Amino acid sequence: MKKVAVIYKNSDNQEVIKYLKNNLEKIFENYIIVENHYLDELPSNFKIHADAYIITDETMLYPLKERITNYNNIVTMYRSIKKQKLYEISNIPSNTNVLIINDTYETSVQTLCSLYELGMGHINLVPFDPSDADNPQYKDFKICITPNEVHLVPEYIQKTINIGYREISFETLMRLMIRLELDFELTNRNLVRHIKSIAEPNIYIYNNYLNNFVKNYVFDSVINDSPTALIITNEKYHILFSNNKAKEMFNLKSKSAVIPLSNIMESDKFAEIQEETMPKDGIIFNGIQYFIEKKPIMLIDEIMGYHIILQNEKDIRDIEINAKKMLEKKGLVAKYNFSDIIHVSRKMKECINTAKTVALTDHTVLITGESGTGKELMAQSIHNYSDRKNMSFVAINCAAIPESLLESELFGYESGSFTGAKRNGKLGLFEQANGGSIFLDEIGDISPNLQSRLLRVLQERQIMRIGSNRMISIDTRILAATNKDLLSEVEKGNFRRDLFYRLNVISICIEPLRNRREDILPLISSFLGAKYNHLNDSNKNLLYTYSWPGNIRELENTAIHYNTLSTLPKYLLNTPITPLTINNTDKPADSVCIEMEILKIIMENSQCFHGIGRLQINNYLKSLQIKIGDANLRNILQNLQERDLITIGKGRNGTKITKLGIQKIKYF
Ligand SMILES: Nc1ncnc2c1ncn2[C@@H]1O[C@H](COP(=O)(O)OP(=O)(O)OP(=O)(O)O)[C@@H](O)[C@H]1O
Repeated sequence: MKKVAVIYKNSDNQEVIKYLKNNLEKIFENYIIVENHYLDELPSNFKIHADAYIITDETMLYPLKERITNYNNIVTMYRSIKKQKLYEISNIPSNTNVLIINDTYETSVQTLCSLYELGMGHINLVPFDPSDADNPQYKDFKICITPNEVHLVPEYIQKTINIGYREISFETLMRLMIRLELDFELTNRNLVRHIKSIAEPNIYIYNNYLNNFVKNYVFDSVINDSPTALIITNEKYHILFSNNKAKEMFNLKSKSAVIPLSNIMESDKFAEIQEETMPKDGIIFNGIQYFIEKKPIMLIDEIMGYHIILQNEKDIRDIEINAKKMLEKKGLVAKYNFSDIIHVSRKMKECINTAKTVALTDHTVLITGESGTGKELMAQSIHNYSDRKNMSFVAINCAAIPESLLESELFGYESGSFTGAKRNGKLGLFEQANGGSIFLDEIGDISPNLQSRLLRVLQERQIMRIGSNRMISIDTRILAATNKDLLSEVEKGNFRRDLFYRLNVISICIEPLRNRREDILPLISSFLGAKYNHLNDSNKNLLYTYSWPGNIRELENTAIHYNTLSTLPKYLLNTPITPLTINNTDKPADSVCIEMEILKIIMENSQCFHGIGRLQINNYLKSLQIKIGDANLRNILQNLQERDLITIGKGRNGTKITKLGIQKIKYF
């Protein structure tokens, strides 16, 4: 604990003396002890021993010369006033005569000077002398300002502004801290709280201090508490700074002096760190493998030190998880992966293969397909398969937001650029997605004005906020989607041709569900879970043959309906079975599809008199990549016969399709 001696001229104003002592102790907590002394009461030859001395007036320096042990550690106490009171004073009309009343003429002058220093030059301040209180020249004053000396205010004063006891100024406190070599970290918070409430004439130092406080705070929370070990050394590899993780790893004391890096690690490891390139496989400390990154700290072309980062695999994983969590909190993540896209159809497989290849590049992708086919699912999967997976994924539906708003959402704006704009401006989605991907859904619906702004972004990879004339470079991967036929929109003049070609670098077209029916039952099975087994064949037939204009979204709703009410929606049950127009060659995934394939094979390969044999049917199935085994096939054929869809002849007669079977295919 450090000792601070506060020396006053006399002990007259005990209230103020007590107030200031309290103030100091509140700010510096247990790090200092305050002792008050009064110049006019010091016994002769008495010397004051302390780590720092505070005097209230520079004229005290001379009489104190022989009294104090360390003449260099003297700080003059300057005082300031509460900000709130200053606002009140600044509201006094210009050129008003105002009396400044303090306990002595000198302190009145001091208060007056503080007020002028704080910029209150618009009023005429006159110091009051309590020992000459009856002086007729004071009688014309109507307003006075006093630091808590209300009892001295003469009766003729109509308005008194009591500014309370004056506070110890920020500059005084800073000087004291330096003299006492106090750790700034320990007292920073109290000091910031104190100075935020007082007015400060030296606004430059004051702001600088507050800015540094913020910087240090960030430094502390980001660097000191980082899960990565960080060490900063001078050019001789003597440690100047180590964060908490590094301290823990190398057992460094929190306030250790500058120690050589070679003291805390084995010589062969230190030798490796001194090399220009770090070992690829890292270095083992305490049985754990660490990857090391070393960067020189340069001053022009001279190395001043090194910045060394040590990370083990778990740290790296933790960092990734933390970053992901942060993005999740902000809703800036892509949830889905390719493995979430349920499919068996060849069409979808081809789509996913293309998407996986393009995901590894930075090309713009245009995903087309009817509504509800899974375009956003595809976009999210592309993002999560790409190198940008740990960065943000920002999705916006361009059709759902009015044009004026969409522009500011996408590009952001500078402060005060339009009425209603937020005071601090706003970060646009392109900037938010920097390093990651932006998904522009329903791109076919954007206005001509936005089309041309977007074209510029695609061409220059730069954006300009609304109300700004500064270009900001962005590294955002663009994924766009539309359910419109963009080319025909181009022909109609609704969509810019140049933008179409910029977007359509790689296009992925997701077929509607009715064009890849093999996916229907696997999808419904995944949505229904165990309840899928409750569906009877005619239900499955219905699902399989329905045209699904709402695609997978509609199928999802149907699954919810069935799960809740154990029946398919009425509109579906009442839908007449429509004949299919698609020539479907994909591998069926479910018994219904397999049955249909078998029926088709029988129909196409049985002549009027000769049917087809089981072996032949199986060979055809194998050529379609359907492997079901002979026993299975026999059961299916048996079942089809029981339903009068086929006849199984004996011997060479083979299996033939019935009229009913042909009808079934026709309407399937
Ligand atoms: N193959 C699939 N497997 C599983 N779920 C899917 C599949 N395709 C789509 N979905 C689901 O269907 C719903 C609609 O998908 P999504 O929103 O990606 O479609 P979209 O084409 O972007 O629709 P819109 O054009 O209306 O924006 C989502 O809940 C999605 O998870």
